[in-house]
Amino acid sequence: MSPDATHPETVPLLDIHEASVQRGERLIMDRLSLRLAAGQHTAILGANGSGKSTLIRLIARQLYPLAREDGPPAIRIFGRDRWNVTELRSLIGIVSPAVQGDYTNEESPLEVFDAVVSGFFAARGLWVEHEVTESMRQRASEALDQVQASQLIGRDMASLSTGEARRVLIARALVHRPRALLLDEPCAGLDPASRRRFLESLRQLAQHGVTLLLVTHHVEEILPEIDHVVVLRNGQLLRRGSKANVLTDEVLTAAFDMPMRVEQRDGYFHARVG
Ligand SMILES: Nc1ncnc2c1ncn2[C@@H]1O[C@H](COP(=O)(O)OP(=O)(O)OP(=O)(O)O)[C@@H](O)[C@H]1O
Repeated sequence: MSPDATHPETVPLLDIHEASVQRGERLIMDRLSLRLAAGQHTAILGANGSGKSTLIRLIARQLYPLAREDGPPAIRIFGRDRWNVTELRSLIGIVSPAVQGDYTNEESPLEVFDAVVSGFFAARGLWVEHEVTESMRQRASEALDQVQASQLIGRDMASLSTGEARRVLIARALVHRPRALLLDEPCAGLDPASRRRFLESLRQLAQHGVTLLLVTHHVEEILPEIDHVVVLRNGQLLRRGSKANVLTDEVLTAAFDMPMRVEQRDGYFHARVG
């Protein structure tokens, strides 16, 4: 099926229909169905091993669902079930700790601005065959500004703190003006103050037209702008809906297999064991 070119906003960002994933003998995703509307900021929450990375890898085309003979395609992104990965990456930017490790490798130095502008070529850094235009430079500068990381230009990626490197990689994803950003554990490795500052800069993006898909096991990281929450458990959908309906003691207790208490303060939710 092809996307509706005249009304792209009516085509779901993601439409998963009974997708199952098997690794070895195990079914690690079991007939998961999930639809995310275009423009719908969403948090994907779940305990360790609940299937969050499996879902990200399905979206990123790093993993494929089990084939089946009939019914609609198991996974459609912006209405299409076939994608060239480079094209898909320009529409959904993905930033994860795994990607970050690749860009901050000390053995292979990479300057911050080059890391961002090379996003246009889906490459790690610039090579002689890459023709960087003035508009690409301009866009890379704007993207660094958007995440308050312009002051890092000139630094080697390996010299940056975890939070700084993450901002640069978000800028790299933003050069394409993606419709969505998929952020996998975006606050991993950040101290509480850096975490709050980082979340505030994500709020700016969410308020300026970038749809956020935030994957986390921390309820505290769900931004006030995100009102749609999907909870996974054992490779299945446990619950989805508005924050008020999903972030409850009952749902989180089931999600984490432990009594949980949820509170709301300053637009954020907080969960504790108890
Ligand atoms: N290659 C594999 N072979 C066997 N089992 C796997 C494989 N990859 C993932 N799994 C299993 O699938 C389940 C879901 O894993 P997944 O990595 O998607 O969870 P997660 O929610 O991302 O967890 P975490 O929060 O710890 O990163 C886990 O039980 C995991 O052990």
